[in-house]
Amino acid sequence: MPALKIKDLSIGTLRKTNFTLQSGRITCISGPSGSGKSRLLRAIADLESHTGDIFLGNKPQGTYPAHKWRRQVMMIPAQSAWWEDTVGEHFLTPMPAALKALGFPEDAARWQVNRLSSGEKQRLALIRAVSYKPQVLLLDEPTANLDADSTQMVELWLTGLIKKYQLPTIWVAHSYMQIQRVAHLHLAIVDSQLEEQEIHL
Ligand SMILES: Nc1ncnc2c1ncn2[C@@H]1O[C@H](COP(=O)(O)OP(=O)(O)OP(=O)(O)O)[C@@H](O)[C@H]1O
Repeated sequence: MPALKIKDLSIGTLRKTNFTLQSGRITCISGPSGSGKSRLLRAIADLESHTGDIFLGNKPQGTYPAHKWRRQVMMIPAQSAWWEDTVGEHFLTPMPAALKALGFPEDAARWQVNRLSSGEKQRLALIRAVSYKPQVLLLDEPTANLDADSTQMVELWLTGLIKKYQLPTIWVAHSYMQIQRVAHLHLAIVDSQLEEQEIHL
């Protein structure tokens, strides 16, 4: 997959920032609550207006219709929205292997959405996003609602997928242990700027 380049991007309080998401590499972003991590992801996904330029390969964000950009540069928020009655109706293609990998029984695609726990919703939202075959993943605290076992399943599944399809990825994380497990690059928001941090101290 092509790299995603971010050039002079400003959004909210976050000052002009430049970085590149390389194919198959996970960039973890950390920072205090309210420092602008989610807004940065929303800007990259073209869900909020911003200044600066974003390129997928050599193509600028502005040359894509917003809905096409969002399908390729896919943001998965920590709290997901669901609109159909059953889980499977939200998937572009059936995802039996992914359901199994994330600990769901075979019939989970037929489950009613209104029965889902917050942890189930979070895992199923990841599967839904991947069913659209995105080129870039923007993961906003993908294990925020999960216990240790589910966190491990999600980390294994996501890291395998990112490597297999060479997806450039942002992974917002609060846990330093998780950053050590998954990150190739760690950027922290410090005083309204992104600063590169050591991953293994
Ligand atoms: N559309 C908006 N217009 C103005 N301010 C906003 C908007 N959306 C969010 N904010 C504010 O911008 C700041 C950053 O919000 P953001 O959700 O990006 O934080 P965050 O770093 O992801 O925090 P957390 O770790 O708590 O999720 C917050 O103070 C928030 O209230």
